[in-house]
Amino acid sequence: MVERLAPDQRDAELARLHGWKLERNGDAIVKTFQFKDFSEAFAFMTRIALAAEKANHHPEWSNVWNKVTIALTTHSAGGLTAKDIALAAGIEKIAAAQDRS
Ligand SMILES: C[C@H](O)[C@H](O)[C@H]1CNC2=NC(N)=NC(=O)C2=N1
Repeated sequence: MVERLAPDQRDAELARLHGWKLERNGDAIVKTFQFKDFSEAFAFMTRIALAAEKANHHPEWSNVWNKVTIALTTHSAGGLTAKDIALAAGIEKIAAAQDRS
């Protein structure tokens, strides 16, 4: 079982991610991504879904037209773990490959 990150570890990891904010008393990280249109937003979600399924680690998310809001937390650990950091890094790579304008 994967362990929650200690607060100092968590803050160090967070400093290397762009735009992710701590929420839920430090137990989740959240970011909203904006795209050109719905098609780009949904393509982004599809790519994340495939990566999430492969890693067996899944986002909490919502979509409103060209925006996707994502929260990452590890349910089994009741907080933030290395799995969330890894998924956030993967999401950043996927986002960089899409049309945000
Ligand atoms: C049974 C299955 O492996 C678990 O429910 C996995 C699936 N995806 C998951 N995703 C997240 N974010 N946290 C979990 O604890 C988790 N657990």
